[in-house]
Amino acid sequence: MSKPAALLLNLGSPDSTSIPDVRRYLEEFLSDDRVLDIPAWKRSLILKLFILPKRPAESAEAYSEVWTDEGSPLIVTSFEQQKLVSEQCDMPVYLAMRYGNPSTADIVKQIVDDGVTDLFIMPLYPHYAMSSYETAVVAAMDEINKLKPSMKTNLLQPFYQDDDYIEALVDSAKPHLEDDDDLLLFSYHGIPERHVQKSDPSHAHCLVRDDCCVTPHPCHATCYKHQCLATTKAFIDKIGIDQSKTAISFQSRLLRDPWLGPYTDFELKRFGKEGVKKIKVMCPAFVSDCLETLEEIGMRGVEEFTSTGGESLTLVPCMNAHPSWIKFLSNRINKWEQSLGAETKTLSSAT
Ligand SMILES: C=CC1=C(C)c2cc3[nH]c(cc4nc(cc5[nH]c(cc1n2)c(C)c5CCC(=O)O)C(CCC(=O)O)=C4C)c(C)c3C=C
Ligand SMILES: [Fe+2]
Ligand SMILES: [Fe+2]
Repeated sequence: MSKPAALLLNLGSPDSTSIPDVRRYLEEFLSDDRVLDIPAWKRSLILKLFILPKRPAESAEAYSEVWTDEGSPLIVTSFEQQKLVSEQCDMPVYLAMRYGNPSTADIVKQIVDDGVTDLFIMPLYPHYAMSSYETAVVAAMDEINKLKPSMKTNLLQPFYQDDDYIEALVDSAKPHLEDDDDLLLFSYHGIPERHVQKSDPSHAHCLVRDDCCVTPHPCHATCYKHQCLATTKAFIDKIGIDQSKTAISFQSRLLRDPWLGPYTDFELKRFGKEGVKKIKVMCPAFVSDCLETLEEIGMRGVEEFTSTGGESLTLVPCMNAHPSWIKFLSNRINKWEQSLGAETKTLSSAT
């Protein structure tokens, strides 16, 4: 007897804003070799010498600016998404985080103990990056392979230009956009340029050719930059705003390597200086508001923009619990369930 289920995966937050909890979370996060992809000895040296002495206290302060009575915004919203999606599906929908809690290891164990036979793994990232989508999938598969290698799995692909996703993004953002906005900025989480090159299986296209992200190429299946540009274009086309009143940038860089640019903090200061007065910022790399949207853009970004002459910066909320986004997720699960039914019918008619 088959028992299908879906598993939503997101990044995770510290358990609290205490410095020890934030340190534990950062250590787990930055020990991931798909995030800090350098030799293990160098990674632990950098963590010990440069990151863990100061960053936990700084990040703890930032987290306490956005923390809610129920906990981290990312975790609270993810549980709300899980509940709403479950209500629209006939199968259990689980939720796990890559770092922190509820941990991927604990939830996969629960899935196995519950007797699930077929699992739809759903990384809640529209774009492919080794530090987000890939590491979430690998961690879940590692646990499945350890505990129940016979489990059948399917995987939600990066949905960066899927029509239904773009529609959900437009539905959730549109009420926050106004005719007198001077600029709509699409600020994506950045990644080191090295990650983009590593994820290009040809190693001869991404960031090698100047036009790499706009020239059709098979490597776009795993090119974060291409996928961010594609989301932006699809959103602009769908909503019908003037492209000259939009811009794109990348935020949240860490350490000194070159990251994808232009950098959001530099751009916000530049826009202020160049006379842009009213700006809206949306962050499509995140499906749920989190530290990086609420604090980095909604607080620090406002200071950056207004420090050079900008007048108002407003963060456009992520899709969070928007009905169109919940429908996107539940539709994917229900379609997958139908395909399982069709598979069973085909098999039984063949025997
Ligand atoms: C090398 C460092 C990092 C890479 C690469 C990276 C990629 C990446 N991250 C997200 C999504 C999120 N990141 C979040 C927080 C966060 N990210 C990094 C570092 C890298 N991320 C750090 C150190 C932190 C922790 C906070 C801090 O100290 O600044 C979050 C928010 C978590 C929360 O609790 O709210 C998200 C979400 C993506 C999608 C991505 C690659 C595309
Ligand atoms: Fe990050
Ligand atoms: Fe590219």
